[in-house]
Amino acid sequence: MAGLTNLALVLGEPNCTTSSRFLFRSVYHPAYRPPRRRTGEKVQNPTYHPVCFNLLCSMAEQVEDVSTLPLPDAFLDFLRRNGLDPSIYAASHSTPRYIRLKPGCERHLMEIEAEIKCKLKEVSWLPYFYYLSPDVGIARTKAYQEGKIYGIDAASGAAVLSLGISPGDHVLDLCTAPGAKLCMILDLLGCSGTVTGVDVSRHRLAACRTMLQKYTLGDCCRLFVADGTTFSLIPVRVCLNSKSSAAEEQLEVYKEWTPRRSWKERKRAAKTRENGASQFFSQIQDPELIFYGHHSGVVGLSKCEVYQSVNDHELLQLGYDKVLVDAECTHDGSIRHIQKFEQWGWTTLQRRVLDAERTDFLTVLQLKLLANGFRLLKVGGSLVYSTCSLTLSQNEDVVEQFLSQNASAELLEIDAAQNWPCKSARIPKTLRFDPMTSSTSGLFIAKFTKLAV
Ligand SMILES: C[S@@+](CC[C@H](N)C(=O)[O-])C[C@H]1O[C@@H](n2cnc3c(N)ncnc32)[C@H](O)[C@@H]1O
Repeated sequence: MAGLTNLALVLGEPNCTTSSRFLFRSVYHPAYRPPRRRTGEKVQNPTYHPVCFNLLCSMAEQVEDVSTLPLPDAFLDFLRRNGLDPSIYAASHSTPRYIRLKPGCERHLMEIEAEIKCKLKEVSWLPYFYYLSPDVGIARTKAYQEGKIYGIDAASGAAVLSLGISPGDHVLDLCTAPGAKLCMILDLLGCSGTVTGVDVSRHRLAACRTMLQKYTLGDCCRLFVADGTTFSLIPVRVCLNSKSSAAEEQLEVYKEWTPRRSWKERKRAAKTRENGASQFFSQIQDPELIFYGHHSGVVGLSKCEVYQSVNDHELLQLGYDKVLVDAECTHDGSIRHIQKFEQWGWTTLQRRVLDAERTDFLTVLQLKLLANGFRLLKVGGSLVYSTCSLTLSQNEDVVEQFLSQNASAELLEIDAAQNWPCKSARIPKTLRFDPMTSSTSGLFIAKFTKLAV
């Protein structure tokens, strides 16, 4: 508390109030945005003298070191019920931040270090990953803006590596936004294969699209706003033969993607959204294509070809090579996420994390996402199911239920995990990254393959 009071004094605020915490955090973490003001609440805009910056950073670090979160009883109960240790939520300073260097940018490392004024330490167990000191902001750096580095937790990187992506793979990322794992998948694929990103949230997927464009990573990617529990479109490789026929038959085909849609196209898209399905899309449910790269396979195809679906039997051959189901969850494994409820209000946590109806809804959703992701996987392909929850109900219980309902599903050992700082979970072959021992955000990972039965 002493650190916080001193900091408040530097800021000209004698009382150590919640608002002073917001003030220093907005300096300390450049990416931090203060919560929206409630009506009538007065928040003054602080002005900072640049010389204070370093002092503020080091003081803020001290404050973070000594801070403990006043976790509400309901959350403590939730943790107890799930056998989780509450002390992990008081230890934000011990969970480092990570960045991934875009492959091919190794030669720029010294330049990047000079720009962020900090030596980057490599993560020994994860290629292209570096620890980032908590007081180093990257959002405004040239390296970040040019897409040479991006922020992604090391455990998330491990989930992507678990997929075992090979050049030429057709990958489905069923809950893709905001897209950190999608970026890494695209990085690993290079310029071969395709990635189909799906998310039910339009605004989150739009942010994901912006990120792909900024990092120039979207060449092999297409993005659909769609419900991952019913999404049914196959990878574009199976449409390639019909490419020329579409052109020959002079059907309306997808041209190069342009962020500026014509008035006619925007009107048609809005109408499609309004009606659920336009005449043109009447044969499909409601996936909306909001981005496609030059080599995503979409350019030159007719809409019927992109939106063709096949039956479950055909999917066994024509499905995706790799599927990632990074399912929506309570996010309780993300310490930083839980800490944000200090500002958002613990009642919001009650509603979003602890509410029994919400958690029941989530476990049903997770099972449905996993089942549909698996349906879209071809025989011999691999699927990774991950959540950033540490609870049994959203992880092991979902996996057990899924296995009991899918005879062709088999759990796979994650070979790459031998040197990872994770633990075996309750079910053999499944893994848990735990903030206390892994120095990463919490993550559960299970890998499956599809057998020919
Ligand atoms: C844990 S986040 C995914 C994080 C992402 N994979 C990444 O690495 O940045 C879960 C995502 O699932 C999405 N989601 C929730 N329900 C969904 C559904 N029924 N179908 C598809 N996406 C869904 C949410 O909008 C959210 O963006």
